[in-house]
Amino acid sequence: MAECATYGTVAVLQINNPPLNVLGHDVRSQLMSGLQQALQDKAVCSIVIMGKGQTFTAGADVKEFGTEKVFWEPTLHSLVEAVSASTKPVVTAIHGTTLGGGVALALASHYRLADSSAKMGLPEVQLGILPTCGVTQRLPRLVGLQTAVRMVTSGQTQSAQQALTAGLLDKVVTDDLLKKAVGFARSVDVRGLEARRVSSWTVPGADRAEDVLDAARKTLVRRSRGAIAPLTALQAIQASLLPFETGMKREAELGRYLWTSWQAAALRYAFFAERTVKRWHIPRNKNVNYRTAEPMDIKSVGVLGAGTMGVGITISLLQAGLKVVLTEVNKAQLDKAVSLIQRSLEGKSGGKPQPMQLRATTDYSQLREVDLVIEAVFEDLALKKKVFQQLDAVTNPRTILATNTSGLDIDQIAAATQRPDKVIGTHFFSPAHVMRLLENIYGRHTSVETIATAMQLGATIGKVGVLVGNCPGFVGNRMKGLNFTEAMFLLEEGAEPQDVDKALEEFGFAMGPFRVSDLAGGDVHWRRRIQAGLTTEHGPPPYTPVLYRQGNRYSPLADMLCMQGRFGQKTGAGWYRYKSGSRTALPDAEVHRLIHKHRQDHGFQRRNISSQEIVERCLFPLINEGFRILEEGLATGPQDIDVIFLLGFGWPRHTGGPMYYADKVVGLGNLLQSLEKYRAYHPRSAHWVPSSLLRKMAAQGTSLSIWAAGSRL
Ligand SMILES: CCCCCCCC/C=C\C=C\CC(=O)SCCNC(=O)CCNC(=O)[C@H](O)C(C)(C)COP(=O)(O)OP(=O)(O)OC[C@H]1O[C@@H](n2cnc3c(N)ncnc32)[C@H](O)[C@@H]1OP(=O)(O)O
Repeated sequence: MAECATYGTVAVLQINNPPLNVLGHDVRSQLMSGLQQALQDKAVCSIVIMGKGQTFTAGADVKEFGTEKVFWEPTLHSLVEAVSASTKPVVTAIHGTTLGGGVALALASHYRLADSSAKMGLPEVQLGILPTCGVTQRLPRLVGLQTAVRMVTSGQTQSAQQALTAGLLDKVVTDDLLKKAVGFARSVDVRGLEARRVSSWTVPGADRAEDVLDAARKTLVRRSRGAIAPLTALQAIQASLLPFETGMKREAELGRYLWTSWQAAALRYAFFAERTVKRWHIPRNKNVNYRTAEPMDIKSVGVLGAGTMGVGITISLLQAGLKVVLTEVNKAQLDKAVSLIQRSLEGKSGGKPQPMQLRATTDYSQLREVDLVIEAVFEDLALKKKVFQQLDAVTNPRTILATNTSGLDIDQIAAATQRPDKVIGTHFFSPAHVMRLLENIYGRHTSVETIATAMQLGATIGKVGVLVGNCPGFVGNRMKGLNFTEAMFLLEEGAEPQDVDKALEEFGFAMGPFRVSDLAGGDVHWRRRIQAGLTTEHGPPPYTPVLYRQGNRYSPLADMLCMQGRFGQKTGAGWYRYKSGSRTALPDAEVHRLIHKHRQDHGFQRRNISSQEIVERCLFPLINEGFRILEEGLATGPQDIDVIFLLGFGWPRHTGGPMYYADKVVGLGNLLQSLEKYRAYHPRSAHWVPSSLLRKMAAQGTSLSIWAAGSRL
C-alpha cells in the first residue's frame, strides 16, 4: 500500500496501490505512520512522498465516498495537515495523472517536483464536491486567483510545464524521478521551512480579486446550468482572501454542503456508471457476457461513406493508430473528406496522418483485407441492404460488418449478407470524433465475438461503448423521440418554442429540443416520418386525421415547417430564424402565426403552461420508455441507459441520467402518479401508459438501483 525506505538522510514514502494509487484508508494509514517514523528518525533530514506504477495518485478512493470509511482516521485531511506541519522538509514527487487528494498532498508539501510527462488536475467538481483539505486556500496563494479558479472550477488537467509556469511546481525533471527527488530533497534546507509553508503566504494579485471573481461568476452561472459545485467552489476560493484559518473553516463549511448534496451522489453514480457499462451481458442470455467473449484483433478498418459521419469516424480511428480505408463512390466528396480529415488531424497532432494509415478510394474492392468495415452511408434501409450485400461479396469472410445506422433494423441489414453473425450496429454520435458515446447494437444472430470486438474497438478509440438490443431507434433515439413529440403537443396547447427550450435549458440541457432540431436539421426526421408512413411530402397521408396517426395523437407542426423548406439553421429558418452566418436562434413571428393558426383550426384552447409541466411532459415519457426497454431486456441495466443519455444527448450530468433521476430524485411512486395524471388528460398518447416494470417497482416500494444490483453480473 505504501512503502518506506531511506536513502542516506532522505526518507522515501512510496504509495503502492495499483492501478492508480488511490488514497484509501490503508494507504492513508501507512503514509501517516511512515511520515511519523521519518519525523522521529534522527538520521532523516528530509522526506519524499511519491508513487509506484503508472501514477503518483489519482486522489481519494471514490469507492469510499458513500461510506463511513472516508472519515476513518487518518482522514485525508489529517494526512495533509500532518504533511503541512512536518518539521522536516517534505518534497512531493509527481508522475502520471495526479488528481484531487494527490494535488492536496503536493500543495501541503514544502517542495513540488514532477516528471515532465506528469499531469495535475482537480476533478472534484465533476464529482459534485469541493477540493477540500486546504486546496482552495493553498492553491490561490501559490498560483494566483485566476489560475486557481480555472483549475478548480473546470476540473481540467495541467501539463507539468503549465504547472511549472503557473508556479504550482518548483521543478520539472526527466527520467529517474526517484533519484532526482532524493537528490533534490538532500539539497533543501530545513532552516527555510517556515517560509515554504504556502499557508503563510498571501494571494498574489489580490487587488484585482473582485474583477477576476465577478468575471468567473458570470461565466459559471451560464455554464454550470444548475450544477451547484462550480459556483460553490468559487466561493471557497474567494475565502482564500481571508486569513488562512478563517478560509479553512469556510472551505470545510462549503465542503460539507456539497458532500451531502444529491448532486454529488448523482455525479458519483455517473462516474461509476461510465465504467460499469463495459461489464455487459445480454439480459436474455446472461451466459453471453464480457467474460465469455474474446474480441478479434482489429488493426485495419474500412469506412464506407465519406459524409459527416464517415469523416468523424475516420478521424477517431486514425487518432487511435488504426489503418483506415475510406471508401466513397463520389470522387469529389472523397477528396473533400480527405482534406477535412487532414486538417482536423493536423490541428490536433501537428502532423498529417501517415500515408500508410489512411487510404482513400472509390473502389469497394479495396476493402477486401480490412478486419472490420463501418458503413456510414445515407440512412435508408434499402440502400444499406444493398451496400451490405456488396460488402459481403467483396470482403474477407472473417471481416466484421458494422453499420452506423441510428435506428434501422440490424436484423434486416444482416439478412442481406451470408454472415449475420458478423453484423453489428455501431452507432456513433455526431460529431463522431468528439462525442464519447458508441451505442453498439447486437442483432438476433450477432456472435459474442462480434459483440466483444465492437466493444473493444470502442475502448481502443477512446469511446464509452454501451451494448443494447435491436429495436427501432435502439435505446437512445427510441427514448429521445418521445421528448420531441411531447414538445410539439405543448406548442399546440399554448407554449411557444422558446418557452419549451428555456424550461429544458434551465433543467440543465445545453439546448432545448427546438434549438437542437434546428441545429440537426428538421428534414432528417421528416424523411424518417415519411418513410414510416406517418406523413407525406404534401401533408397527411390520404384519409388520415390531421391530429391522429397510427393509433396515437400526432402533431403535424414539424411537418408543416419542413413543407415550407424550414429545415433549421442550414436554411436560415426552422423553429427560429437565423441571420445569415449566425447560429443565434431568434423567435420568428412566422412560426408563431403558423402555430396560432394551427391551434385555431383544430380548436386548441391556448393556456399558460408552467416550466414544471414542460419538463415533466418532455422527460417523463422518455423515462417511462426507459423502463420498457429494461423490461424488454434491451439494455444490461439502467446505467447503460443513463450513460447513453449523459454522453450522447447532453442530459445534465449532475442529475445522474434519466433513470437515476427518476429513481433517486423524482421517486418511482411520484413518477407513476405523474404518468397517470397526464394519461388522464392525454388518453390518445400511448407513451403515458406506465410500463409494467415501473408499476411493479412502485407497488413494491423498491428502487431501480436495488433491482439493477441484482440484474448486473
Ligand atoms: C462532512 C464532510 C465534509 C467533507 C468531507 C470531504 C472528504 C473528502 C475526502 C477526500 C476528497 C478528496 C478529493 C479527491 O481526491 S476526489 C477524487 C479525485 N480523483 C478522481 O476523480 C479520479 C477519477 N479518475 C479518473 O479520472 C481516471 O480513472 C484516470 C485517473 C484519469 C485514469 O483513467 P483510465 O486509465 O482510463 O482508468 P479508469 O478510469 O478506467 O480507471 C481504472 C479503474 O480505477 C477506478 N478508479 C479510477 N479513479 C478512482 C478513484 N479516484 N477512486 C476509486 N476508483 C477509481 C475506475 O473505476 C476503474 O475501476 P474498474 O476497472 O473497476 O472499472
